[in-house]
Amino acid sequence: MTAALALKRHVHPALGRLADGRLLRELAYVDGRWTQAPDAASFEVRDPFSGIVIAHVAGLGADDATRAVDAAARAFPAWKALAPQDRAGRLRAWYDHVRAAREDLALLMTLEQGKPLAESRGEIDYAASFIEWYAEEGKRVNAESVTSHLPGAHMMVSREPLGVAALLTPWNFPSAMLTRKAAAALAAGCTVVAHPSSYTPLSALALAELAERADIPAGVFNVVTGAAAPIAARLCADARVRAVSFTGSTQIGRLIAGQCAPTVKRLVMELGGNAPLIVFDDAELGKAVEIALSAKFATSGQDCLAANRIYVQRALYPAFCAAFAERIAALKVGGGLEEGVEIGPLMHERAVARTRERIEDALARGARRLVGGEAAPGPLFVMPTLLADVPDAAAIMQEEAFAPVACVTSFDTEAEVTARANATEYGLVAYVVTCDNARALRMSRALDYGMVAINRVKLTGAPIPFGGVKQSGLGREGSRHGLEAFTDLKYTCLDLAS
Ligand SMILES: NC(=O)c1ccc[n+]([C@@H]2O[C@H](COP(=O)([O-])OP(=O)(O)OC[C@H]3O[C@@H](n4cnc5c(N)ncnc54)[C@H](O)[C@@H]3O)[C@@H](O)[C@H]2O)c1
Ligand SMILES: N[C@@H](CC=O)C(=O)O
Repeated sequence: MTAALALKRHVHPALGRLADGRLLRELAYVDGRWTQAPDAASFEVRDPFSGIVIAHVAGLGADDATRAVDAAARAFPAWKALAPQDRAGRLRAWYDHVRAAREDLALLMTLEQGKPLAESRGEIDYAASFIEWYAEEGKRVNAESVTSHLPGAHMMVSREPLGVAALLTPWNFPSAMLTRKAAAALAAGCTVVAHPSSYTPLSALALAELAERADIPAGVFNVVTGAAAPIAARLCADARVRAVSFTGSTQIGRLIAGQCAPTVKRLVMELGGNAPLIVFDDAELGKAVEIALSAKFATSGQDCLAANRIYVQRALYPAFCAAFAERIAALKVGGGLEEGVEIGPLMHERAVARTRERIEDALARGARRLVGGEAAPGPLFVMPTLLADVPDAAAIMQEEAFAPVACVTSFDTEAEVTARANATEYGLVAYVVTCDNARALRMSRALDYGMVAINRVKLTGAPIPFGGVKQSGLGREGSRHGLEAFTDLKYTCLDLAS
C-alpha cells in the first residue's frame, strides 16, 4: 500500500500537515522491499491522545523475521567489505535526510507516542546525532598492537564486525533508541534486523524510508513490524544473529537474555532505571526544584532516566515540597500538538491502571498527595502528581513509576541517603544537587550507578557511554564503546620465517 493511499484512508486531521506523505509507511522493510505479511495481517497504531487510528501496519510473524535475517546475512559480506569511508558516506547521507525531514518525523512521533512536539523535535535531533557521530567514528575502529612474546612471530589484532545484529527498540524514544543502536552497528560493518515497539512503529519505518533514500543497500537495514514476543524469540534463537541489543524493561531483558543463551550472543541491554535524585540542604532551592521538575517530568515521566525517588535533606524538605508542588501544579497537560503542552498521555491503559494502583499503595502506606488527582483530559492521562513522605517500601519507590508521579522523602545524613539510594537492583543514573564539590565527588564515587549527574539533568549525547550497572543493563551505547559492542577482536599470529 502506498503512503498516498494510506493518507486517504486514515482520517487523523494532523496527517495532512506532513510535507512528505511518503514518510508515513505502513509496510515492513525487508531486503530493500516494502513488505506485507503473507496473510496481509496488520495492526492499528493509535494516537494515544485522541484514540484516532493513524495507520494499519503490517503484522509480520516469526517466519518473516527469519526471512529478514536471511536478507541481512546475505548482505553482510558486501557491507563488511566496504571501506569504512564508504559506509560513512551512506550514514552521512542518512543523517542529512533525517535532518531535512525533522519536522515530519517529529509530527509522526508525537502522533504515535503522544509526547509534546517540542520534545519530539528534540528527540529527532538526538536521533540524528548518533548517525552523524557513528559516520565519523566508524572510520576509527582501531585495535591495539601486541609486542610478540614468541620468537619469529608477528602479532596483529583487528576489530571485525559481528555479523547480523537484532535491535529491539521501545516506544518511549522510538527514533533515538533505534539510531543509537543501528548507526553503531552499521558503522561497525554489521547488518541489522530491527523490531520497533508495536505502539510506535511509524518512526522506525520513516527512518527506513530515509535509509533507502540514502542508498543503504538492500538487506543491510531491515525493519520487521508485528507482535514482539514471537519475532524477538525467533531472532534470539537464530544462530546467524550474533548480537541482540534491547532497550526496555528489566523483566523483558531477562527473558531475552535467556532466549539468547543457547546461541551465546553478544548482548547489549538498556533496561530499567529507578533513579534517585538527592538534594542536600546546601543546595539553592530554586535550582534544585528546576532540576527535580525536569528530571522527573520529561517524556511525561516515561523515561528510563526519570528521577523516581527524590530524597531531600530534612532542613530543606518543607520548603522544597512547597516550591516543587507549585511548579508541578502549573504544568500544562494535553495533546502533544497543542502549543505549550508539557505533559502528554501515557502509552497504554495498563500503564494508567498500574500508576493508579501505585499511588493508592503509597497513600495507604502513609504518603501525602500534595498535587494530583484532578480530572484528566483523556483516558490515557495521569495528572502530574506529587507524593510526599513516601516510604522506601512503597511499590512506586521499588519499581519505575514510568508516569508523571513524583515521590519525595526526607533524609538526615550522607551515609544514610547513599545506602537508601543504592538499595535497589537498578543502577542506571543518579542525580545529586549540592554546592559542596567535595561531597559531590564523594557521592559520585559512592553511588552504584553507571551515570551520575551533579547539579544538572541533561547528561546524554552521542559522545558519552550510556548505560547502567547491576540489573539496569549490559554494555554501553553511544561513544566508541557503543561501536565496539558490535565487533569482536580478531588476533592473527604470523610466522615470520614462512
Ligand atoms: N529503558 C527504557 O527506555 C524503557 C522503554 C520502554 C519501557 N521500559 C520499561 O517498561 C515498563 C513499562 O512499559 P511496558 O508496560 O510497555 O513494558 P513491557 O515490558 O511490556 O514492554 C517494554 C518493551 O519491551 C518490548 N517487549 C515486550 N514483550 C517482549 C518480548 N516478549 N520480547 C521482546 N520484546 C518485548 C515491547 O515492545 C516494549 O518496547 C517500565 O517499567 C519501564 O521500565 C523501559
Ligand atoms: N532518555 C534516555 C532513553 C531512555 O528512556 C536517553 O536519553 O537516552
